[in-house]
Amino acid sequence: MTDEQEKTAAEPIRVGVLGARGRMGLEVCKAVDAATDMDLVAMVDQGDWLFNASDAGAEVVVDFTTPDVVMDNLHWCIDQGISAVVGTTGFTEQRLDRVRGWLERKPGVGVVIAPNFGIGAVLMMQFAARAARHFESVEIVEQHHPRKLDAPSGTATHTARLIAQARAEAGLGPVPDATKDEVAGARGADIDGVRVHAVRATGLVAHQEVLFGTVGETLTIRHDSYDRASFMPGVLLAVRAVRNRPGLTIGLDALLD
Ligand SMILES: NC(=O)C1=CN([C@@H]2O[C@H](COP(=O)(O)OP(=O)(O)OC[C@H]3O[C@@H](n4cnc5c(N)ncnc54)[C@H](O)[C@@H]3O)[C@@H](O)[C@H]2O)C=CC1
Ligand SMILES: O=C(O)C1=N[C@H](C(=O)O)C[C@H](O)C1
Repeated sequence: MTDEQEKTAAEPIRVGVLGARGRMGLEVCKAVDAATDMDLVAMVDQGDWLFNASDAGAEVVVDFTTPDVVMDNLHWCIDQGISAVVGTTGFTEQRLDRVRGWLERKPGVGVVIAPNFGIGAVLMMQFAARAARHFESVEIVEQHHPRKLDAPSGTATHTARLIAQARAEAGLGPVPDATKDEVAGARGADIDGVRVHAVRATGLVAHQEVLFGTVGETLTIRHDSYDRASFMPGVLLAVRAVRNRPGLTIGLDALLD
């Protein structure tokens, strides 16, 4: 066992939470606090000083903030040599490339960015990617609480990209659709050729259906998060893994294998 491995085995991981007063942040603070192998050393929200996290000796920062601040937070963490677990949405390919660039200059730092930390949601995306090449039609319906700031969800966008990639690899053409949009938006957003519909309603938390169709049959793959506690096993898994995964990891898939 190396010195670093011994340290990892013996000492609790010092964790800071950004967005600590938000819906997810509060849940993460609770989960980290309850984990015997972690110490919650900093809770940072809007208006607080990011240096609270480094001053407190955070080794891993968990970010559940907003798409407009997450890049600055992440750049700061990487500069400070702090590994990060990020659930905040809004990561385009361009943003991911910028993160890779920052990480090149800090080779020891790990970052895990996951569009969804729910284990069931990760499996739903994997099943959807697997089914994609067998069906000529596919649409995604995501459903969330009405205080969600972005649409479509990060999960739906990621799922659409996975499906589009699987369809391209299988040589499938465009999804058949003769409909002319009489009202803008009636057919949802188009993400890499996959239609995505976003529903917002009080009472919902986070839900997604992927509907596949081919001649004579349909297949619906559905996932429901009824409580934000559903994301915590995935968040804690990433916190435990991130320091041993230098560079950028996207999604939880590699951590679950
Ligand atoms: N990957 C996943 O599994 C999940 C991702 N999310 C995503 O996480 C993000 C947060 O979601 P919620 O907790 O529902 O939102 P929220 O609005 O309840 O929480 C965001 C928090 O970030 C704080 N904040 C804003 N700017 C900040 C800054 N510069 N530094 C520190 N804190 C700052 C806000 O004051 C607020 O307390 C969203 O992008 C959402 O889509 C949400 C659930 C699961
Ligand atoms: O804002 C949310 O609530 C959620 N955001 C993530 C997303 O946009 O996919 C994950 C989950 O759907 C909950």
